[in-house]
Amino acid sequence: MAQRAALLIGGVTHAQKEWKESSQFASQLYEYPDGTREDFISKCKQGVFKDVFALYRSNDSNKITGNFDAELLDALPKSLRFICHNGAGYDNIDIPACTQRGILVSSTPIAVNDATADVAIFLMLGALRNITQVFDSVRQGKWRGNFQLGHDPKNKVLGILGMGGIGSAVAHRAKAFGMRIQYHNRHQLPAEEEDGAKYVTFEELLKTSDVLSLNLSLNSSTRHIIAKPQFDAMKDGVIIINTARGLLIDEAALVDALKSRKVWTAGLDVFEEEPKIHPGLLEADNVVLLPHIGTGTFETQRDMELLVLDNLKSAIKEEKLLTQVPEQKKPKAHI
Ligand SMILES: NC(=O)c1ccc[n+]([C@@H]2O[C@H](COP(=O)([O-])OP(=O)(O)OC[C@H]3O[C@@H](n4cnc5c(N)ncnc54)[C@H](O)[C@@H]3O)[C@@H](O)[C@H]2O)c1
Repeated sequence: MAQRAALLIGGVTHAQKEWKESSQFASQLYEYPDGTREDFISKCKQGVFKDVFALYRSNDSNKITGNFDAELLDALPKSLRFICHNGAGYDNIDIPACTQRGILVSSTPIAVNDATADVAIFLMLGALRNITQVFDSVRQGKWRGNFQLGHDPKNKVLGILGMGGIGSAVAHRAKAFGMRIQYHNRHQLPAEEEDGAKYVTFEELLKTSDVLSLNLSLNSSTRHIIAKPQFDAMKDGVIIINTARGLLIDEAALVDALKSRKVWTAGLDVFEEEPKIHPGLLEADNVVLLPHIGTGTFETQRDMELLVLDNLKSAIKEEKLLTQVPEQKKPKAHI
């Protein structure tokens, strides 16, 4: 068999042992723990990562290499066939350019579902109670401060935009709170996967949801899918939850909608220009903010690392990926 080396960009924290064990099937293990995009590209061009067949990268390691765009893909060793990415979102990888170069890409769906859905529910409950005001006042020694009554989730209509892995996990949890679930997806799910949720058009979802949770992926057609015209179409006093990607929402329009109380409150884990947050959001007391910690638990981080390493193993041993990104697979009716 030809030499098949593996390259780790950035680090592995919870599955170090399993990464080292990859030497049982990889001809060599390279590591590029830190550095700059220029240095990485230059090392690639010098042939430092000879025979690399599959590599491990992550959303975290993006700060080392920058986006996996056409420029970077051109510099990667010609032997590279697989990119095993740690992250459910992979908008920092140019998938069409990978496909054109014959490079297959995997991500980490499923492993992220529970932890991210938990954060969506945490944000939703926080937003329903407008919790930021009282969090601030109690710490400032003002007890309840300017406390105002919140809302129960029970009997509210939760609209889910993007009913994939995380969206379905949010729906499952929200049902336990007595919420009525409706969703919009590119295609309606088979009845057994809907679990009682109602499929509606995008316009209907905007018009009739009490709480709107964004759970769709970011791409050129979903960028700013929620902007001023969409806010205008929503119910007065709607609640917005975003654990997917910041660029799905026009943040300036959200700030205006929060100010006018068109949007009563919002709960956000993701932002347009992370780690920068729009000053209007930092000033608003009717928004719950988290610094993109959706998958931030020991258990989920380890599960994600193990899934990437399983993909790496399958790539090197069988030349196929376990969780290849859907854009590179034959279209499935419901994704
Ligand atoms: N906050 C975090 O830490 C965190 C963690 C994991 C994932 N994410 C983000 O959450 C997103 C969803 O993750 P997932 O694992 O559930 O992905 P998924 O691929 O399982 O689901 C995405 C769903 O969005 C739907 N969709 C795509 N375009 C749409 C459109 N224009 N209109 C309606 N629906 C559309 C797809 O059909 C799919 O059902 C990821 O893309 C990622 O960016 C964030």
